[in-house]
Amino acid sequence: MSQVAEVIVDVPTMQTNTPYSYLIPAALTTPLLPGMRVIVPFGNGSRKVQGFVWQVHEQVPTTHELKTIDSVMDLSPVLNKELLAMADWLAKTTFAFTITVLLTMLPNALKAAYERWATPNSDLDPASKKRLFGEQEKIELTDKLPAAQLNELMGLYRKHEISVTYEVKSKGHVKQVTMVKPAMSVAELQEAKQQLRITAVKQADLLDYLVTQTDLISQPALEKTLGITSTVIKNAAEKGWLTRFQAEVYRDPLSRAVDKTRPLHLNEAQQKAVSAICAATDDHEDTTFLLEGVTGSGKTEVYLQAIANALEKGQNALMLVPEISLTPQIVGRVRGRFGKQVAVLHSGLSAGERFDEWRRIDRGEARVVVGARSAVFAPLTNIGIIIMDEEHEASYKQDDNPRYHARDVALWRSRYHHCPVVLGSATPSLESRARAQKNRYQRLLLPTRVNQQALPEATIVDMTQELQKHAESTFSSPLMAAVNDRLAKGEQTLLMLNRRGYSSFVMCRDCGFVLKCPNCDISLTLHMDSHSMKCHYCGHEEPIPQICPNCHSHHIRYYGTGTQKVETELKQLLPTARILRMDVDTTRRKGAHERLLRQFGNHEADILLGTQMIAKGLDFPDVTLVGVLNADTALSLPDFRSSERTFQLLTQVSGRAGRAQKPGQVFIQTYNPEHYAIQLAKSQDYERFFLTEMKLRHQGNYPPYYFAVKVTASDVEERVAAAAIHQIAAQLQAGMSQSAIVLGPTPSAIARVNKRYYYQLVIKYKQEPQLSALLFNLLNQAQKNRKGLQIAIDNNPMSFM
Ligand SMILES: Nc1ncnc2c1ncn2[C@@H]1O[C@H](COP(=O)(O)OP(=O)(O)OP(=O)(O)O)[C@@H](O)[C@H]1O
Ligand SMILES: [Zn+2]
Ligand SMILES: [Zn+2]
Repeated sequence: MSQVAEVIVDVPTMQTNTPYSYLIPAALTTPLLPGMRVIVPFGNGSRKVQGFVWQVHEQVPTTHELKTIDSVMDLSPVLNKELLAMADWLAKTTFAFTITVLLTMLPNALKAAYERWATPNSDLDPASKKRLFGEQEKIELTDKLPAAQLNELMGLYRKHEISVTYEVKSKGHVKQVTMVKPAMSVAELQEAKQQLRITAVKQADLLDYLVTQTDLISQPALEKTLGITSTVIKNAAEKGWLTRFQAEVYRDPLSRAVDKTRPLHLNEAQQKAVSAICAATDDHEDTTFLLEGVTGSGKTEVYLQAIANALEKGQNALMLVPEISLTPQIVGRVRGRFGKQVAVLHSGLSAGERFDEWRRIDRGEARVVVGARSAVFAPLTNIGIIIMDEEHEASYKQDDNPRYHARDVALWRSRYHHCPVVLGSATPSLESRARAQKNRYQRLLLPTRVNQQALPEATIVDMTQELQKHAESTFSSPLMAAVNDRLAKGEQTLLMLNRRGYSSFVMCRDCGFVLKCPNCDISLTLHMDSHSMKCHYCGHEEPIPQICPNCHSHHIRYYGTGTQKVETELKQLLPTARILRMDVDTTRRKGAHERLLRQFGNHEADILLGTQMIAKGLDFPDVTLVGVLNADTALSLPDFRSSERTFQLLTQVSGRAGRAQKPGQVFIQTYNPEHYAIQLAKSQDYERFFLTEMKLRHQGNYPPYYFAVKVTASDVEERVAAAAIHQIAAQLQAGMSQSAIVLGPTPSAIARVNKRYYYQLVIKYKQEPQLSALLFNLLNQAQKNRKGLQIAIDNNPMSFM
């Protein structure tokens, strides 16, 4: 009896969590294993798609005929047993399709590239054939072909005069290089040298080199070392002196060398934390630790020593950091300690670099993985410790399918590997802190700074009063006085402009017209560098208007304060100060972020002006002043987490000041000086914030007291989206208990994005055993019913907006 493979196929419009059955070709020489990629025929006709083998079993009699697997793309599985089990769990808990989860776990290089090729049929007239195909047997159908040619080909396809076939290719390319090694014995090589003409200097050099060669060397490196051309090496190969062969090399994303560091002598609190974590690693306990340490308390050193312990015990380590490209300092520290054993995974890598780092992990060559959100899927085996730095960061949650939180995946892996997880933060998320309260997590405290200094002293500046004193300025007088003081002392300043929920836009002073995106319900943002107006949601771009499109007035004004505008103002106020600006515009190019931080670290600037990206992780000893230009832009967002976000951001950025010998100072400019999030950030009182906020969450029936699910329906037609969400609301309500609370349905905060209308509802509940099945039902229905309508389900959403 033949074998059958259950395959999860990659067909975007036909998603289901049920695998399809395929016969395994008898001619297959290596066994087919779960986790291998295959190419299978799908649907009618010649369509080929990529799929992942989910299970293999003996054929059972069926009524319908099974198709056969076309070909196998891998010699060994790209997804191991753990990752397959994880995919199954993740699909169920995030209401995603298994294929979406599998594709999220793998580097892009392992995803399929689909190609369409046209071949002439026998009844295609020779003239057309010659014109369209020339001497070629087939041509690839891409959007690069001229539209007229493409149209003609599609017409012929409909008349069956040409055929179209699909090919599936793996995108990943292994980088190869030519290596050189001696092919003769020392005596033979020396003999060859004797035979040389006296003028053949280069050849003599090469023979000398080959006689003493110990390590393998690549041909380009050899040419460079000896200053010879490739012809010399080619001739040498022909004479049989050396052989050349292809070897695989890794693209190294970390071009800069990092200084080696040694473990620091720990203080008492650090020592206690490290001991507890190491004991859990050694005893194979899946304990979750919440490492709560004030800013500058030396959490990183705790992580590094816990990782070192795992490595000593022969185990591997996974360390997650938020948006790694934003925290090059952290990566440098891990590499400084563990060198080449470290692999780095983040979105700033090219596809090739990412693929190579992934393979180094897969082959067990890298034993420490540092990476952003998706690194939680690294194919690391035998994990002895998992660390999640800045565990409260929103970027750990993916806001697209599958809508997973890296923390949940980390906890799942900890149970799988029987190893501890360390969640570290100066401002833990309310969820994690609440779990520690209930002893589900074990709390570890680093209550003081390593330098024995107090946390920086913070001053709240009431901007409503400042406005009355002097005309519109981004900078209050106390903050300016402090900046001037630092300039005089040669110390450094960080200035943060909070951009969340905020943008610079264009408004007509005569009629109040605001330029909006034609595709989305949101105003366009002014970008001075490209001299254009851009939509941050769909990418729409248009010129800056000179006259009002509505009333033709010339009184167009720019509102809001972008970093560029602040920089200009700052330069006018402080003509001698050296200012670096860090925002999306100045960090777009690869490595730009790192370069700016290096310049600042080298004292090439006095002031670093930036967006939220300067709030986290930076550790510069000479920064003694932090200024927050606008503390409250996030407070005005209608969301249950807005206070938490504001408190976290202010505490984090304040913590950048006074981290070494000199004391730090912080100024927080705000229009809400009495707000508890701002007051408690001033005193850096996390405990009081936690208790205050928990009380409010309790009163409002919000997480962590309630679970929440957000359901969104979107369609190009507004009434379709609205009707769908109302129907969903009715359907869910019928299946849930009385105690569940439904917010909405309402239009989403941004009701139209990219020409689609969004409607949503949020369910808050304590216990609803039926809910999961109800939601999956919705998803499957939506899949079947309408092409345009999309349903998105966000379990434990980061915001209700
Ligand atoms: N035991 C120690 N002895 C001396 N210096 C230390 C020790 N532990 C940490 N440090 C130093 O103290 C500084 C602050 O540590 P680190 O950056 O790890 O703090 P953190 O808790 O991660 O802070 P944040 O949350 O603000 O990023 C670093 O420069 C680090 O090298
Ligand atoms: Zn106008
Ligand atoms: Zn738009």
